[in-house]
Amino acid sequence: MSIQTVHVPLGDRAYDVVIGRGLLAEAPRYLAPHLHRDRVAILTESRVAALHLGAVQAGLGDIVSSALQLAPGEGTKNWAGLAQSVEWLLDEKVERRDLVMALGGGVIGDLGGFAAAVLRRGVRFVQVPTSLLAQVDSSVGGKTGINTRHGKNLVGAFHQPVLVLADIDLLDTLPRRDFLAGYGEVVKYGLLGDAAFFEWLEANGPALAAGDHALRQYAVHRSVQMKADIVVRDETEQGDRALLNLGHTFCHALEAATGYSNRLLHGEGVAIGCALAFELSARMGLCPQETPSRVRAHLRAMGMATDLADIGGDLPDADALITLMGQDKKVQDGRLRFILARDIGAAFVCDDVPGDVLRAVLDDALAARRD
Ligand SMILES: NC(=O)c1ccc[n+]([C@@H]2O[C@H](COP(=O)([O-])OP(=O)(O)OC[C@H]3O[C@@H](n4cnc5c(N)ncnc54)[C@H](O)[C@@H]3O)[C@@H](O)[C@H]2O)c1
Ligand SMILES: O=C(O)C(=O)C[C@@H](O)[C@H](O)[C@H](O)COP(=O)(O)O
Ligand SMILES: [Zn+2]
Repeated sequence: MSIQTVHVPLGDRAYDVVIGRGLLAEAPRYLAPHLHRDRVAILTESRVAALHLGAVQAGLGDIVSSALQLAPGEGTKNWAGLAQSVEWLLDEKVERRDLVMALGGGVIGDLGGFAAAVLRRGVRFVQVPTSLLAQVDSSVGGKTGINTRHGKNLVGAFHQPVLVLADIDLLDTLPRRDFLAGYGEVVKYGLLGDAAFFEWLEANGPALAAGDHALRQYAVHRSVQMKADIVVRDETEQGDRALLNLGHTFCHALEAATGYSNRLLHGEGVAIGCALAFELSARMGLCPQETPSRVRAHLRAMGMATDLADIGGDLPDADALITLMGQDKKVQDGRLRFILARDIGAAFVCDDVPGDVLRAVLDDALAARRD
């Protein structure tokens, strides 16, 4: 499959998402229009660096690069990780017209993008997403930020990259657990707005996960195209962009409850959150009663977590989870808002979810952990 480009037309913040194999060997060609001098500061983490930093730096040819290797994992996406990144960029004397490269999964993309956003009040950055999740979702759309003790992504900025290079070959080294977590966000696109894509995933998901490059590229391209279309309509989430948050009110509360740890990866929380959002939709009589089972069946067929019962260790009770949801950025006038669905591919924003139905969905899901 040849190289594909999704253009994100955001006026003076427009950029291309380039998707394909072997892209990093060609990096100077893609970077050239964005360079004022032949220099790039790379923010990455040690796991990705051990596998790919050498090849990335070699591929840069005459472009001089230096790199900061942060600790891998969600635990780095916080104030300390931000301070470390920004101080290093200042040590490196990165100037306003220079380019920062975020080389890694969603953690590095979100953190590196935010560091670039606040450095000297805004330096341009390029996303080089190395995980499936980052290629289909986090590298596109300009949401950058960090977690705080109050919750997920609560401090951040909209800061669009100037370029995204999604090299499909990088996914070959991704551990299966991380690949499937990223697949949670891929399924989300089908569920929120494209029933035909969900059907395609039901048919092709297993081969895609097994390593088929053409199928992977199709899924990345379709996801990025869907995300770009939504972001262009509503860059700063005043309305429609919230659809991309399907499953996330549940997910973010669960990530907070599990301490942003290996117990629950973001994409795993998204898959469980999507299943719960469809359950809630069915209980409110908004979508057919059999739809939540179909959603779960596909996730199960892929070997993914679908229920609270799949999360190891203790979880807080329903009331405590609902309290955690109170910090969600979609909250308006103190009311929770959820992304619910009338069917697969037909999501919408709902601000009148009855508290007792929400509590019942969570109580039942928590009770199933004890069975
Ligand atoms: N900004 C957005 O729009 C957006 C969208 C979705 C998710 N996110 C954020 O993204 C983060 C999750 O991203 P993630 O799942 O990529 O997590 P991650 O960055 O922690 O990467 C997942 C794991 O895969 C490893 N890894 C990454 N690329 C690899 C490769 N090519 N080969 C081998 N190992 C590799 C990492 O070391 C890590 O252990 C969360 O913080 C989430 O909130 C942001
Ligand atoms: O890009 C968006 O908009 C999304 O909601 C994509 C989500 O997958 C992503 O996890 C995002 O970071 C969540 O946004 P938040 O505003 O709820 O923190
Ligand atoms: Zn997400």
